[in-house]
Amino acid sequence: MTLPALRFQHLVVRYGATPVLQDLNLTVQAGECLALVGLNGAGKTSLIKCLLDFIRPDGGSIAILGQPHQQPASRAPLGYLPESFKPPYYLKGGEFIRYCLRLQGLDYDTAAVLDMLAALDLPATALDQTVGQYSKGMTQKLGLAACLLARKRLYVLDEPMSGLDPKAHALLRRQLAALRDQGSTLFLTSHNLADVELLCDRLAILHAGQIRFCGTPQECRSQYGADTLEQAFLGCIA
Ligand SMILES: Nc1ncnc2c1ncn2[C@@H]1O[C@H](COP(=O)(O)OP(=O)(O)OP(=O)(O)O)[C@@H](O)[C@H]1O
Repeated sequence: MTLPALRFQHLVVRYGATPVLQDLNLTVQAGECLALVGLNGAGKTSLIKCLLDFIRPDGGSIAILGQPHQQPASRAPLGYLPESFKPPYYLKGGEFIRYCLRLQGLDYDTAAVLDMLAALDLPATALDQTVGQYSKGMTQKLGLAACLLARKRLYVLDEPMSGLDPKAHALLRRQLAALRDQGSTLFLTSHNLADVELLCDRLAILHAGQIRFCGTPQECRSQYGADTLEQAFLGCIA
């Protein structure tokens, strides 16, 4: 039997006395693309920070491909793009990608890097430009390029479309679909339900500290008697 890529069981997270996640359960199957959806402040980034061991949960457990998430080795197959990606401003784009690849024990393959930049519509000249001079969207594309070049089994992407123009947005969706088709698992957060509909096998709706719904977009519409995913989402959190 294939191990789930991620399993959150009875997860509890509090900031001080304020509960954010309360007995949350969620399984991400290997090879699927699952979007975590929820209102601002629902706790999506907090859940991802727990997964990466940036914050300690107050209860429950997380397994990455069957391994407890607190073991650093469990995170080796995982590529991560944070919600607010801020590379060191003084590095050039190429230096940053080289640095990220070296951290993963990978060589800098010029052809693969140029292909990835083209796939995300980031000009090759950005490799020689200091990151501090990048626009917001260029910075996001650099983070995505460095993350996706690591060729991981599992990607955790916190609002990957953030700041992208419509062309880059469409290109990234295509890139993520290709990764999924090649067998990678994608766990992403998104506020864009059109992306969820086009890209994701399933969505999980996080509300009031728990997963209120988890299933396919079609199941979501049908469960809430809605014509659109947006209506279904609103029905779910009502
Ligand atoms: N370090 C912190 N200390 C105290 N409260 C925090 C901290 N980080 C997040 N929170 C609170 O936890 C809740 C969940 O925040 P989180 O960033 O996880 O939400 P989110 O679903 O990712 O939101 P968004 O869609 O706006 O990015 C919010 O109420 C937020 O104010």
